[in-house]
Amino acid sequence: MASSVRLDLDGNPIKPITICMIGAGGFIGSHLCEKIMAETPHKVLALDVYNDKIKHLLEPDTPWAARIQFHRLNIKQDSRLEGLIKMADLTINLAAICTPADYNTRPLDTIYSNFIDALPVVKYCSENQKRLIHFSTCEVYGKTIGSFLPKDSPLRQDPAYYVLKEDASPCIFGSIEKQRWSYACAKQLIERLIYAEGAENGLEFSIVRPFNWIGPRMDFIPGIDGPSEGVPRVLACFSNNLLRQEPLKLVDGGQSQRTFVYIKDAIEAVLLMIENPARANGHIFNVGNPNNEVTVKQLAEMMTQIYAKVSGEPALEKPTIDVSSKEFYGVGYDDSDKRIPDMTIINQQLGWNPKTSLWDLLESTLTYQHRTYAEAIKKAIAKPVAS
Ligand SMILES: NC(=O)c1ccc[n+]([C@@H]2O[C@H](COP(=O)([O-])OP(=O)(O)OC[C@H]3O[C@@H](n4cnc5c(N)ncnc54)[C@H](O)[C@@H]3O)[C@@H](O)[C@H]2O)c1
Ligand SMILES: O=C(O)[C@H]1O[C@H](OP(=O)(O)OP(=O)(O)OC[C@H]2O[C@@H](n3ccc(=O)[nH]c3=O)[C@H](O)[C@@H]2O)[C@H](O)[C@@H](O)[C@@H]1O
Repeated sequence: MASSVRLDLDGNPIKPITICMIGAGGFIGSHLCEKIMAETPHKVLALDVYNDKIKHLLEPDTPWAARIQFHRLNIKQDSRLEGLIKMADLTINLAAICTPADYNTRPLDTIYSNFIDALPVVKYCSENQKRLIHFSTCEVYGKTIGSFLPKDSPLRQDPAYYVLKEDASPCIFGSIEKQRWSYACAKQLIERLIYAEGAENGLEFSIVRPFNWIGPRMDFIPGIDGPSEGVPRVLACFSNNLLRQEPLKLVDGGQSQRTFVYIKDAIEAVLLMIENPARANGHIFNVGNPNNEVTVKQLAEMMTQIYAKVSGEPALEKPTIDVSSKEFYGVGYDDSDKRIPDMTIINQQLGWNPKTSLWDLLESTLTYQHRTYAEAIKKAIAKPVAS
């Protein structure tokens, strides 16, 4: 009979722990809660303002009902926060404003959310000697060194000028008027604070830098489960266009490059961090898929092709249109040119590698989008506009 004892990477039995997960109701939180409930004995205190994305995990008749508790609270102002952190062995902080459309239009909310609101979480973990896994972002790298070279410089092809390394690459942001960088800058400062708490006060921490994790339940579809005028991240923007049979909008021609990783691969890396503290503590981890690089234009073309396949609806004759970033995001927008994660540290410490190709992850995600939203979109389009 197979043993039910789960072992860590060093062959030691994993003890069940209690996790205080802040922002558990979001995209990443919902997948992490799902994984922890289905595959581990750990308990989760799930904190968020919303719980729509984890409702299915909170039903009273599930096998894990005794292991998950939802606490509806806003960490900006709730005296229960310290008590919940104290009740847990580990805190995972996911709470943030993290959609680029907000960085230049709501810079104050962005800075407060990503820096000021995270301060008490770090403080309570440090004072109570609790372990912290904090979610930062690949945006802390900003632009690549290579982006400042002349367009025709052969050095642009040299990985030394674009691969992003946790312990070596600089953080390169635009000027202060480019408010796009308010998010990255706030995340950078909270990383530095956590690092300093580790160095001066012994805080046990890991910092995660996600590189464009995508999959089901990411953000919202405008006018269906989010505001009509809202601008989510690119996966949801393009899904919305495909569902409505509108051309996909390419910001400044869609020349920026991204590497996309499937949420289900990425969550495995987080579980390894949770269950291997001795290997994860004190480290900053890039979590991404360097093999899944495309320009945004290529992403749009691929999503168009895959959506036609999974929906059975033919693609538009002209599937994309160019828009300026000023028109799409407003003044103060700027962009990361290229994001390739170096994988040395996560490989060495946790032996993790992503598995899913971009084609496969888009196929499963767009199948989900079609199944979840196509009917609702048809109804919304058919509804006569109130006069
Ligand atoms: N998805 C990605 O690829 C990605 C990439 C880089 C960084 N990140 C970081 O990972 C974290 C989670 O991202 P996500 O994609 O799941 O975003 P998300 O917006 O889906 O989830 C964030 C959750 O935090 C909650 N929240 C925000 N402020 C709160 C507050 N004051 N009190 C209580 N709850 C609050 C929100 O309601 C939301 O459910 C964020 O810190 C983000 O910056 C994500
Ligand atoms: O996911 C990440 O790793 C990080 O990057 C994202 O930033 P970004 O990749 O710029 O955000 P997206 O909205 O996913 O946009 C990707 C690219 O597509 C472009 N885009 C977006 C939407 C659209 O309709 N059309 C379009 O061309 C954007 O201009 C950008 O170049 C967000 O800042 C965070 O969620 C996160 O920290």
